[in-house]
Amino acid sequence: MQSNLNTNTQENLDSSFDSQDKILAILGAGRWGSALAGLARYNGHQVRLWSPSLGNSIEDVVADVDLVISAISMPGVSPTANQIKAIGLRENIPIVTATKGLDTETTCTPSQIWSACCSDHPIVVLSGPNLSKEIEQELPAATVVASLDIDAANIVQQVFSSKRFRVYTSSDPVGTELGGTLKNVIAIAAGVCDGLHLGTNAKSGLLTRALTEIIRIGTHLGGQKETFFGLSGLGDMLATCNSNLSRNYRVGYGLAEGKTLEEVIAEIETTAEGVNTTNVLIEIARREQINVPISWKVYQLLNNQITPQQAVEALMERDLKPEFYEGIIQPKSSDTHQP
Ligand SMILES: NC(=O)C1=CN([C@@H]2O[C@H](COP(=O)(O)OP(=O)(O)OC[C@H]3O[C@@H](n4cnc5c(N)ncnc54)[C@H](O)[C@@H]3O)[C@@H](O)[C@H]2O)C=CC1
Ligand SMILES: O=C(CO)COP(=O)(O)O
Repeated sequence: MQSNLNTNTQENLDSSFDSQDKILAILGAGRWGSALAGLARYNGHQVRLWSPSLGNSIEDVVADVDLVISAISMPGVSPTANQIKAIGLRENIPIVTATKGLDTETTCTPSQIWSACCSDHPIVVLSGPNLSKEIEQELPAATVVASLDIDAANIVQQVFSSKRFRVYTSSDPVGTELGGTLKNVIAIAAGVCDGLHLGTNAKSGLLTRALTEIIRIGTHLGGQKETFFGLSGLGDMLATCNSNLSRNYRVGYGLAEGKTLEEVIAEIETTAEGVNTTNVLIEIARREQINVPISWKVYQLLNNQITPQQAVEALMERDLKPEFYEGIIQPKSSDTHQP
């Protein structure tokens, strides 16, 4: 494997990936785990997939691998990380987390859970505008791999980079992870906006203000501001808020059409993390006193406290303020707290 990507051309990158020199364990064989497996195999790596539904042994799957990748949906992250802790991995091998969610019990991000369970291993976050269906169709896409251990991020960059998947590195795992996680809440709002046919002006206003909200939460929780303008922040928001391939977008769209949350989730079948993330985010916002007006309306909508039309009216009628302001304006209780 080459260590300095900056000096590589795309041609020699592609040829370096022909070697079948890595064995990868991918935990989670759903939409995203399967798409990541396809990208790794395209580069000549050996992939072992594990999920409870496959019924194979997680211990056998992770034995002697060079890299572990978790694409498990949020409820499975903590139990699986604890299983891996009990099994033990080869010394120093990186663990890549590709889950976009927040833990209901602890409000932690997936990388925080993996770091706590496997503190001897470098943790790398993989996140970007990566709708799995397009990746499976071999359409070009870009992503970010972020870690406090930049050598580990470089390894993961090399493993996945190809002419159809362009991988950037970052040293801001928290910001990279939160961008991909928080935009799922906004994708629900965007789906509502389109489902109600509110028009291009409304959607542009919503997404721009939502980015400000994501930055406010994300920087408060330790992410770097510029990360949220990158692929894992704005980039992923654009992908999921504008595509009915996004399940979170489809949740919002379905609610705007008058379906119940249960009906929409049943139609989607696979994971829509934004529903749980909204609930956890509001818990964090209450605890930390963060102003999250758009997420708050999504929360109320998901919890049957308001209709889509009432959410729009409430957002439009909020207190007037400058677009940009220094410091914190105290949140009104109606933005984060009380129904
Ligand atoms: N599908 C996509 O386009 C993308 C998805 N993601 C994220 O990847 C994660 C997984 O998403 P998908 O693969 O689409 O969902 P999915 O519903 O297709 O698959 C979820 C996987 O997690 C496993 N799982 C669920 N609960 C578990 C538990 N308690 N213990 C162990 N394993 C468990 C399931 O067996 C399955 O393999 C989500 O956090 C999602 O936000 C990230 C980028 C793209
Ligand atoms: O995160 C994703 C694309 O980057 C997938 O979005 P959904 O989970 O909304 O389908």
